[in-house]
Amino acid sequence: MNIAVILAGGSGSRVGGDKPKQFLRVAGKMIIEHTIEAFHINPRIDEIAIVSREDYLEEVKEMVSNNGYSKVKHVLCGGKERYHSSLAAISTCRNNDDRLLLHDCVRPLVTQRIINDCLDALDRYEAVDVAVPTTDTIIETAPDGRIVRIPSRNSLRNVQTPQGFRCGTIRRAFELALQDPDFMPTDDCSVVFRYLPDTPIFVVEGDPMNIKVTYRDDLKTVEEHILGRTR
Ligand SMILES: Nc1ccn([C@@H]2O[C@H](COP(=O)(O)OP(=O)(O)OP(=O)(O)O)[C@@H](O)[C@H]2O)c(=O)n1
Ligand SMILES: C[C@](O)(CO)[C@H](O)COP(=O)(O)O
Repeated sequence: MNIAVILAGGSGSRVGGDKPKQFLRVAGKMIIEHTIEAFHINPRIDEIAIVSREDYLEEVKEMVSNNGYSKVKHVLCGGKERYHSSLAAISTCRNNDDRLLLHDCVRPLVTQRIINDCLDALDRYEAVDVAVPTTDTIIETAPDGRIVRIPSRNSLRNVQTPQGFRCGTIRRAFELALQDPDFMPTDDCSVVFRYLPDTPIFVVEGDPMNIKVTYRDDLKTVEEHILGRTR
């Protein structure tokens, strides 16, 4: 079974506005609707789970019903940190062989090519990331602001989502991670990377347009891209 998980539990303080950014309207629909549709229209996706903020659960359920998103089988309550929201979805997975694609709700421009490449890679790997080559030079700084390292750009990648896993693998990685008092991941692949170091993680080529809506101007970029696609 191929299950897409839409992580929609954040607040998006940098975008501002009276609603979390995933509920803002762009090109006629809420960002969360564009994102769900990317997975809903893919014939290889069997089920979708949405992880929402508690105060938006009813709105999400109503939106799912109004749109007839029949693949959505779970609308779950997320947690304080992103990884709490990932865990809420992982804990509903019944079969260790199921494939989970964990995706940021605020990446509505994810492509069918990326989704399909992740599913294909999960035939061969237990964990799959999505990334694009870094175009800026990246520096590492010390607390006093001085540069301490300039890694070679050739091997650096910017990480996107979805990130795919066999359910048993990501569950085991989280079980180990939760025993670590310093555990504070910013994505799901880093949980496997750190706590199951013998598990290879394959990297699928991402897309520069698969942006994470972070700032207000990103809404314009998403709108122009969606309108350009439908013209
Ligand atoms: N506890 C959380 C935090 C985040 N997310 C999800 O992770 C992505 C990013 O969330 P958000 O915190 O809103 O994005 P940031 O850009 O990090 O927001 P901010 O501007 O507040 O830093 C979104 O798909 C969001 O719904 C989640 O499911 N549960
Ligand atoms: C998972 C992610 O999109 C990879 O780049 C990113 O780490 C999510 O960060 P956020 O601050 O939770 O949006």
